[in-house]
Amino acid sequence: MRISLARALFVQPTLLLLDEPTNHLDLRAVLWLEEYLCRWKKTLVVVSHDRDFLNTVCTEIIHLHDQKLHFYRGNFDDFESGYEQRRKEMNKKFEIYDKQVKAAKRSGNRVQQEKVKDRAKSNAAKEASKNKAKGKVDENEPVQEAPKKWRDYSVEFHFPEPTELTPPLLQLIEISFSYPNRPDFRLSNVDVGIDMGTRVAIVGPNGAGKSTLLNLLAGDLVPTEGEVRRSQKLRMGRYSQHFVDLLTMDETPVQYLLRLHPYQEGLSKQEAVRAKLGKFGLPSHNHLTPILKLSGGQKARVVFTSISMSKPHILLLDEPTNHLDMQSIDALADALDEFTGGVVLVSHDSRLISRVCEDEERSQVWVVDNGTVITSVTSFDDYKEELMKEIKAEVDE
Ligand SMILES: Nc1ncnc2c1ncn2[C@@H]1O[C@H](COP(=O)(O)OP(=O)(O)OP(=O)(O)O)[C@@H](O)[C@H]1O
Repeated sequence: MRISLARALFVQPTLLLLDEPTNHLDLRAVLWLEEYLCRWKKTLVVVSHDRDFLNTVCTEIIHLHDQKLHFYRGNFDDFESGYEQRRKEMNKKFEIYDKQVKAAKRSGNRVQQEKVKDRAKSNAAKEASKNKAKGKVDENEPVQEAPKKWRDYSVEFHFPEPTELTPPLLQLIEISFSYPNRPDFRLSNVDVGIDMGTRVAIVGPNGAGKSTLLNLLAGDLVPTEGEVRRSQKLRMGRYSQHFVDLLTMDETPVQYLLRLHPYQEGLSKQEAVRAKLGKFGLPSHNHLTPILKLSGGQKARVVFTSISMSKPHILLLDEPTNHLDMQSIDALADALDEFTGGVVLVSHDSRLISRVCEDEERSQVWVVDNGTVITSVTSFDDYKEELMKEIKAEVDE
């Protein structure tokens, strides 16, 4: 990702097109790119689900809704308030129109019914031309269309309340680790712990060892030195691209989840699983299609549903936002907020980290760098501020 970005920026194009540029960058690189693009004088068109990135870099937002493009001036926050206002207005218009149509239908008068429809279309046309004259940006607003109900997409993530366990849940005590075939990489003097309610953001440059640290916490890697203490009844929910790739591709999401979690309450196990998949945002027509045919984001939802069904005490999440849209990232942040177990998060999405580490009392930032893990950083905001100072100086040069 860094190489292709560097190539794109190096040629100084008049039009720069970026598709999800932050996905495989570390936080520092994302902040550097934001700073660089803020000073970019030429045109930039970017597709991204990173809210902070869009807020910092963009001056206009194009939203694809109901198979049409809608234009908004301003950054992402401006878009959100504009969108909300528009949604309310459209739904109000629809309610009035719907009432009139129903009343005309009840009267049985066909001419009256057509009149209501024609009047709605002509009002829409008038409004569109008025907006155009005022220079309002949404020039693609369909004309001559009767009001429609605003179709909103909603998704709700939820991780169940974990059973109580006596602390400590998980501790790495003075551990060291190196891969057998990689004498150039080593993590040493790592001394960290997680309990119920703990919120940890793991940050650090690409290749520093963040995923390695998560694998050590999960027990997939065994330290070469030091001690691991793990509560016997501890259940961990893990998310990473690796787990998405491990899904059994010829099974349907329902078959997959029922095989992993056969004990379901309710009359129909299948319906119970489908209800959960639906909440995690997987459309119902995808519940019974082979996983192979699902998109990356849809597969991610199957993994999240499975994590939730395993009732974990600790969530270990490695770059969970890469395949999620913005509503789902917000839904994930809400779910992590209400989750009473421990959360360990590796992410380059500063908004998600800020939300997870909102409560400074129970939050920690672990910086993986130079072969060790630094836990003395006071807060994510402080860490980000320090990074920003360095980056600004770099970009100034
Ligand atoms: N299975 C493995 N065998 C050998 N070396 C590995 C293995 N997995 C990772 N590494 C190496 O260990 C180092 C740390 O990798 P790791 O994936 O933990 O870093 P990271 O901080 O998560 O990186 P990124 O931000 O790019 O995801 C890298 O140099 C990587 O090449």
